[in-house]
Amino acid sequence: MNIKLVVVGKLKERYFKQGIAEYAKRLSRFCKFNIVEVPDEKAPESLSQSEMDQVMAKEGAHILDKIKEREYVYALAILGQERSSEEFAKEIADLTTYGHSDITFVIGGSLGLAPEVLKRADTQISFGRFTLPHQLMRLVLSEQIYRAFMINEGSPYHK
Ligand SMILES: C[S@@+](CC[C@H](N)C(=O)[O-])C[C@H]1O[C@@H](n2cnc3c(N)ncnc32)[C@H](O)[C@@H]1O
Repeated sequence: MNIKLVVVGKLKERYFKQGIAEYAKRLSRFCKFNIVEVPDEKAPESLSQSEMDQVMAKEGAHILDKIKEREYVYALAILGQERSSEEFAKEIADLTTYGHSDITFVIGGSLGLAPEVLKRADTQISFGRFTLPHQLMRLVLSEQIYRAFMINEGSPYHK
């Protein structure tokens, strides 16, 4: 199985890099785990709504360039659907059973994801109503993907 994260912006902090590298290493037992970064557009605080829409649209176009038709896409969105870790693990197992071997997760930039990206997504997933910084979201998502594989394996990692 191929799991890809398409994310806006670069990882800057060393502690995030180390955390994600750890989960990427653990995940290598279960899947090909790949992170694709697309550039973030400059978004000063003074932008008008239409300028913000343009920033999101540009980032969205870069994101969509990285997604192939066969990929099953999760958009990470605060207003998406919440799941438990167990429900998420079952979803991943079901996707595999039904022949989806390419699963992609998309994390937006500071302004969020463009409507075009949300439209392309097969589903929207929320980690609750808190707004998490995109770098931290990447780490939390990596851990939850790892947790899903551990749940599906029946490992005591998930209690
Ligand atoms: C700093 S947040 C963007 C905040 C923006 N105001 C919004 O509403 O999307 C950056 C990205 O992290 C992801 N994200 C942050 N918190 C999230 C949450 N609680 N659930 C799902 N995704 C989240 C989303 O992909 C979001 O586009």
